[in-house]
Amino acid sequence: MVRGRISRLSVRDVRFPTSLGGHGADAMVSADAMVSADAMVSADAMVSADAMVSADAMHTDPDYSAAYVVIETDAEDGIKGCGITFTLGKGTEVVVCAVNALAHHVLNKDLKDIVGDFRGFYRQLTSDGQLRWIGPEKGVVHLATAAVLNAVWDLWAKQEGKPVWKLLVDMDPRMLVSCIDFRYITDVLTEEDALEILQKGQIGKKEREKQMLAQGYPAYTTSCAWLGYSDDTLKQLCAQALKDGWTRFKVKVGADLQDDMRRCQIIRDMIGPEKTLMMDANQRWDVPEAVEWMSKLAKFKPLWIEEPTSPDDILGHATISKALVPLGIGIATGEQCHNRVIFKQLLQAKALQFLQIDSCRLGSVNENLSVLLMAKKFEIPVCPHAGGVGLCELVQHLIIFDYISVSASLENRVCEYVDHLHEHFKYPVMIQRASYMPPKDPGYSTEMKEESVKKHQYPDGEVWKKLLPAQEN
Ligand SMILES: C[C@H](O)[C@@H](O)[C@@H](O)[C@H](O)C(=O)O
Ligand SMILES: [Mg+2]
Repeated sequence: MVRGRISRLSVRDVRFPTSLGGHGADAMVSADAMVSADAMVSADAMVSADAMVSADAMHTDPDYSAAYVVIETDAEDGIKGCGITFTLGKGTEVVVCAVNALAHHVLNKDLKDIVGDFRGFYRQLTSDGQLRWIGPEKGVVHLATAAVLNAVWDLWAKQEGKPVWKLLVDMDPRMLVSCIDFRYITDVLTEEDALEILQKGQIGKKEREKQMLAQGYPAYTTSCAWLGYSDDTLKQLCAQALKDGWTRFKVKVGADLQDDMRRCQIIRDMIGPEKTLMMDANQRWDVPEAVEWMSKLAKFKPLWIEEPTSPDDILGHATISKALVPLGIGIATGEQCHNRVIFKQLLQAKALQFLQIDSCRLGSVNENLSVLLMAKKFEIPVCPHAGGVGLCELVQHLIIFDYISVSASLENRVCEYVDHLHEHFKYPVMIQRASYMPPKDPGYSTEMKEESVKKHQYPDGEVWKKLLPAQEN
């Protein structure tokens, strides 16, 4: 039973100095240096010899960060809801401001009333008469919406004593549909369509849940082949990943064609012709350039090219897709897709073959539900974006639900995994045999260890106090 009135909302700016080791850069990440932020602070030589950051990289120096929201209620159970949205360091303070600007919509509300009319509540947050001008449903204000709503879902699931995926799986289809705002998407998905999909999804649900609990959801790794790795590091990481049972690998491309050719050859030689290779260009190319470049990389048989161009260029993606699908290469995109409307158009325009939802860019579970259902209608596989800080923790819930209750298929489906910063979460992801094992703890796996939050709070946490004076010099 849901209970309590939201009595407090706090939001903190939590940053991990991942840029010190090049972690997460589209240019370079050293897995040798995949040490905790604490270790990085004390290690002077933390940037490995092969840590070269290309000037061409899109995200050269990410400090994986989060606006971390905690909501409390006046109920006696003391249960708190935790929510995050993901950022790259600078600008987290802007998201924090936006969360504070939204807070009045949440404070003093009964949780029962929020979840009893979740569509209405979503609409209220996303359609604030003044704040929507700095969106609507995109950019900073939408990231803030995600953080707040992620906290509400965590609170709800904790009160129900279930992980979010299980809360969703057990929820009546009508209730699920009542969480979704269908505004702007009824030309492709009506409430009736959604209900029909979810009702069909009830068939065989029990078996699929059992299967997930036993085998987990298949994952791929992005940790081996960031740009800027020396060939030796690439080989070493690849060998280790193969030993650990990984069968799907993503490589960053796009800075230098000759370099890409060499690295793709190495990785293909290492993994063999059967294992899956994906490529990620992080928005680097213009449309004709994307086609030309990928035609040259086609011989390495990538399953997809991710973010070949601007994430806003729907028709550009369609053009690239038309040129590359005959070569056996699909287009994947979504980590910077603003909202369900853009996803709708990407689907309508046949601009993508793999849809990458993101748990912190879209408006939480509510908006992701609508995208999962649209993808099902178009029969496009969903392969979530994860990594960063906390993205794996959250998105596993959505994709496990998708398999059990919506898609009922694992064909061509795989969820991203990146191996860092999990140690800062109270309920970190569990990977077994290269698969996400369904979380068992109640909630959305969003809760961070208080000690980690305190240490990494920006700019006053211990980690940043040590780093900032050094950086100013
Ligand atoms: C800046 C980030 O680390 C990105 O490079 C990352 O999200 C990447 O696009 C991915 O697909 O994992
Ligand atoms: Mg990517």
